[in-house]
Amino acid sequence: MSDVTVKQLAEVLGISVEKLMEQLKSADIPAKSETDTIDNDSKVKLLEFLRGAHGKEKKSLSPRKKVVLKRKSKEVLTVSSGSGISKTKNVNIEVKKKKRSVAPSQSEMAEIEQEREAARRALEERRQQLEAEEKAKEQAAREKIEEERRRTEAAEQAAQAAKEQAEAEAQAEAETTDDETGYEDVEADVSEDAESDDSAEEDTEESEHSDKDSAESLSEEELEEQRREQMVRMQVEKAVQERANRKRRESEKPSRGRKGRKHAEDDDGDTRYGRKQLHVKGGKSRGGKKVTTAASESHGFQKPAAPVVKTVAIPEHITVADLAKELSIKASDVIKVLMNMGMMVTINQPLDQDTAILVVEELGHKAEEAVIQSKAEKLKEETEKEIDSSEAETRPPVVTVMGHVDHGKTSLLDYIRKTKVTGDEAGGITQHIGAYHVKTPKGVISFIDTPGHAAFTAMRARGAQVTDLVILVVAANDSVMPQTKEAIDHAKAAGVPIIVAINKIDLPEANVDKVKQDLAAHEVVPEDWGGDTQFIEVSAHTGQGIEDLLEAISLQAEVMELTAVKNTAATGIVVESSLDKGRGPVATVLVKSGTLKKGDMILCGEEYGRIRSLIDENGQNIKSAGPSIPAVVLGLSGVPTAGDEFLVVKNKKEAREAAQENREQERETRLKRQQAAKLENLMSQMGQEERITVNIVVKADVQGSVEALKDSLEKISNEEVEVKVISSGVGGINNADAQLAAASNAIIIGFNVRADKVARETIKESDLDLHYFSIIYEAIDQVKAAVTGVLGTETKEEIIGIAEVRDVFRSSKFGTIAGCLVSEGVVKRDNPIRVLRDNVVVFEGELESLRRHKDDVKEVQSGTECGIGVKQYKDVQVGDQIECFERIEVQKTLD
Ligand SMILES: Nc1nc2c(ncn2[C@@H]2O[C@H](COP(=O)(O)OP(=O)(O)OP(=O)(O)O)[C@@H](O)[C@H]2O)c(=O)[nH]1
Repeated sequence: MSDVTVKQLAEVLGISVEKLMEQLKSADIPAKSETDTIDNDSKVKLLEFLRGAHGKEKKSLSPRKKVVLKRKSKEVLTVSSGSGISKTKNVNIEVKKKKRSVAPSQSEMAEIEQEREAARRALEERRQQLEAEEKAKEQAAREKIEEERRRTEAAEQAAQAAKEQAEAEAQAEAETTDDETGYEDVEADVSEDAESDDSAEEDTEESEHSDKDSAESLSEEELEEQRREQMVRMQVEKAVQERANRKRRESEKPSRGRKGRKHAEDDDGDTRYGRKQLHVKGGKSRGGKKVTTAASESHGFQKPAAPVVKTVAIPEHITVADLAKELSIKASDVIKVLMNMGMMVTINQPLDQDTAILVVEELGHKAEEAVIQSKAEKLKEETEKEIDSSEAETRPPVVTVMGHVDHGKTSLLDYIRKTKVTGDEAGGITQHIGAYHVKTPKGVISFIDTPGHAAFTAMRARGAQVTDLVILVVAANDSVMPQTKEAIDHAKAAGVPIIVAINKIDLPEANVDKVKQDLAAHEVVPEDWGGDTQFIEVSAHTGQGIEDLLEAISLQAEVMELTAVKNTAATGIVVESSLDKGRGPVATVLVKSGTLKKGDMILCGEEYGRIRSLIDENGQNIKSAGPSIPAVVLGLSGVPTAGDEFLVVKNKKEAREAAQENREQERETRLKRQQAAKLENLMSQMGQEERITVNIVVKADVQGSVEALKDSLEKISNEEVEVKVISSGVGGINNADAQLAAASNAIIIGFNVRADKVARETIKESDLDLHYFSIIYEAIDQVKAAVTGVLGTETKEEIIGIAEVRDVFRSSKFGTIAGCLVSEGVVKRDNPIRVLRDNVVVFEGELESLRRHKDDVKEVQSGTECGIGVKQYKDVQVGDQIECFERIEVQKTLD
């Protein structure tokens, strides 16, 4: 630092020149004017002076900081005053005690720190010492246990050896007269070889002695015998030694192992025979035994290293108890898992396969679906075995016509078949699947007629399964509609190719390009656009393009190379079924392979029977139906279910038994499903009371309608309501149906069927809800309406007006008043309001006042200014919005 003037220094220090001059003077530093220079020494001097003045120097010099604790005590002293009335005077004396606590100096602190460090070290050493002692103790304990184990083992060996030796001796005694000496000699020799302690050596000496004494008296034969025995003993001894070594290696502590073994050998000798190696004699026979013992010992103490994972085969239904048994656990454990999964179950409750599999997996085991082959499956397998695929011939394609309602499916089929079907249909809608085959110039084509309404979704899906290709009918004036999309989905899901028939091209408003565009958007791309789908323009009215369509079908069929074996027992699928008053059960079947003949015995799901009549689609009796040909079958034991597979079987007995088994299985499954459903109901009512279940009993004229209604009705279900078809079937409504409906509070739906007299009485008595329908969608609409009624009402809020806060006034009389302009709707005095700031609700409450000018008003309309006082809210600000709303009760709907 260089010399500075007084003025510069004053500036640096931030004090006045005068003050600095004073300080310089006090510090004895000569400076007369502000231009005088101050050198470095003077600056240091000034600094020291200033420190001294502020007491800093003193503080830093002070060696110790003293903390003084004072305690006062007071005393009264009586003294003589020497004047006045009273000669004595009381004087208060306050005694203050002082306690000094001296903070340690730095050196003391260092000492303390050292002591602490030493103490820490000592503690650490002690801890380590203790640890080492602990370890040593543990080691010793382990060694002791090991020692014990060896000793026991050795004792066992010795005992065993002694036993065998005793037996051998007894035997030997019987055979020879002078054998004992010989044994002792041999043993003594062996002992010499073996590692042993003093006592063993003593034994050896004794043995050697006796050996010498007796050697001369032994004959050569006896000596030979002894040598042989000795050899045997040595071999056995070697085996024992090896075993011990192996054990020692296994125990991973070689030194201790050896020591322990020695000890054990000491004990070995300590038998009632006083011999060291009594086990030698029985060595030969014991070699195997010993190994067995060792093996059993080592296995006896092994714990499973990992949890045992079981693989359980799960049937379609299994009770909680049975599942627990399969898993070898308590039923309560299974119940616990189910509870965690949100299911309350009882021990005897059947679980469906999926649930049971979940439980098994949750418990860490593996589950697989049980494959139990039914009689029907076995029969099918036998039939398939007989089919010689080398005899396969080309078969006609099976075509399903799909499309949106009224796009012209029936008209198209009608045109192709040259018959009129459209006119006979109730409500103009096709209501059940029919199958027909037509002979075209391009060959035979079989058509399955699927209805156009969404209610038939289930049947359509099934149709796509038996079908080889789908004709998607799209009206050129209507283009792609919801059911068109559904049809595309079904065809794609079944992996069936589509041929698009753009229908109604005779209409002036026909727009073929739009249809193509719309379908392309759903990944059905025309060939001329680079896609793989044939698009044929047709008119079911004029017949235009129909030939092209048939050609396209044949072409597609050719590409697909459809074949089947003709000369074999027939198999196929039930397309439709019903109960005919005169003819009994009627089933429309489609032959998949083989030839179905009149007089064949067929098994058809739960039904069976000999074919009494085989009729074609024109009502003509036929003798047989080959692959891809539909036919109506009469003679079955009951009405089969549409979608059931049929197959020709050899005899009635087989068919009856298989059908019976199918029926039992179905009944069992149904019962279990019902039971599960009931319990589910109970649960849903207990847990979530809001969900309402609407039970329905469905009866219809044909199986297809039953399926379609069931499927569509159950689809009405949503989060709040569950529509459950508890029973369904073909035929009139009988008393059993009515009683079931009464017991489960169900609605009865009759589709083209009526209730009989007894059922009507029960329905009347129980005041049941019965509806008759002949058009599917009407049934669905009515159920929807009924369900909506069940739902009840809900409260909804509706904003009726909004007022913008333009100004805020505060008056002592009215409190905070917001000057507003009603910008939307109407603000009503008695309705609830919310205050919004930047579209966020900041307050919800009600109005205290609503005024126009000076008048209280009931409501203020949009575009009008008003003053609003909000009850219990004073923080209203300019720019806020006051939203006025009302709560209204509305009927809940399903959508
Ligand atoms: N102009 C014209 N009308 C047609 C054509 N094809 C069908 N229609 C008419 O369209 C209406 C519906 O025809 P349907 O054959 O019943 O239609 P769908 O698709 O079978 O209908 P659903 O059976 O109700 O599903 C009828 O009035 C037919 O006359 C056509 O090519 N041109």
